[in-house]
Amino acid sequence: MTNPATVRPQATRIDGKAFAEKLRARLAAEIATLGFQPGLAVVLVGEDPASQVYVRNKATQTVEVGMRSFEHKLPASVSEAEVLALVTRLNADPAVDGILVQLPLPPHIDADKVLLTIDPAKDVDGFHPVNAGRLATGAQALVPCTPLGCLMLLQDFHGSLAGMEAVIVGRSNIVGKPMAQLLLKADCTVTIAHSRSRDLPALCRRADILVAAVGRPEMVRGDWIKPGATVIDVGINRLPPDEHGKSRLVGDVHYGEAVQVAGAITPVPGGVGPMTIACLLHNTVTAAKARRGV
Ligand SMILES: NC(=O)C1=CN([C@@H]2O[C@H](COP(=O)(O)OP(=O)(O)OC[C@H]3O[C@@H](n4cnc5c(N)ncnc54)[C@H](OP(=O)(O)O)[C@@H]3O)[C@@H](O)[C@H]2O)C=CC1
Ligand SMILES: Nc1nc(=O)c2c([nH]1)NC[C@@H]1CN(c3ccc(C(=O)N[C@@H](CCC(=O)O)C(=O)O)cc3)C=[N+]21
Ligand SMILES: [Mg+2]
Repeated sequence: MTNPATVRPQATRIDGKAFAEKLRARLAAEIATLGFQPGLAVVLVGEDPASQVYVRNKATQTVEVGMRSFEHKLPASVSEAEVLALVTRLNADPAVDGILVQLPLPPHIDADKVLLTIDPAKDVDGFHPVNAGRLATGAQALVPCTPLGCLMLLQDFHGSLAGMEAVIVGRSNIVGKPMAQLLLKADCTVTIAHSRSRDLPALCRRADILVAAVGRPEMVRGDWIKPGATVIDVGINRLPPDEHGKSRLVGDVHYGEAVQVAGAITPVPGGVGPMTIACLLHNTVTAAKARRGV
């Protein structure tokens, strides 16, 4: 017989897809009152199928909220100088309020050099060192979309995050580090773990808020999670096709185990991914208003 004391209700599923739809509806209503159309330029180098899907989704949703979308698709063989020249043109184009250069770039192109060329005022990814520095020092900044989306979900679910123990697994410049800055600003006690961390399961078990941004399918297991904790799964991993030829999308968290232990959890798909795109549109509106003095 099951001991009733050990039976926990399943975690609340945090619906990022639904939240993102509401955010896009709010943006559409705001854009309709602006009197101008914000413009987002997306640069895609090469033919990576996953990147093509994301870029298409971004363009569709950009137009749906009433903004202009400028897509620039370049062959993988394009030179670094040509990419830099395109970014320089977009910087000078008054119809362009936001510039996103899809990562990763082919190895012969220095991604840091490209990001440094983007006008920080149009850097809607928040990847330029000027925006990273502003975020770290508490100034007004364009904030990376994925961590911003995670923060919105957390604040919607919890209200204040003050005093909570947050553990982030992953220290990339695009997810882990800016996530840490945002949670610190929200008054969490923040730990960043990475591939050299000792006893990752024990570190994770301290977390009231656990953010997994590792890129390893289902790495975070149920017994790494403090009962009742909130789990944000940033990972997007496409598994190779199974015997039926179906390829499954999974996060960095073992959802089936985690949902038995956590208090709340974001699913993959339908969690953080849709929030990333909605926050990109949000940042484009923010950049447009700032540039145009609204
Ligand atoms: N939902 C969304 O919108 C987005 C999802 N993603 C997804 O999020 C995940 C992370 O992306 P990103 O930050 O760009 O990835 P990176 O590969 O840049 O960084 C991964 C981080 O995880 C750490 N790591 C790797 N292996 C381990 C391990 N075994 N134990 C502990 N830490 C480990 C690395 O440590 P170290 O620094 O020591 O190497 C690194 O800090 C990916 O699945 C990606 O697809 C990314 C962007 C947007
Ligand atoms: N300059 C740049 N900025 C980025 O923000 C950026 C990037 N490069 N390179 C790639 C990563 C990845 N990324 C995702 C965006 C949306 C989903 C998304 O919408 N996911 C859906 C569905 C995904 C699917 O079905 O394939 C979901 O999780 O529900 C996922 C991943 C942005 N990235
Ligand atoms: Mg992003």
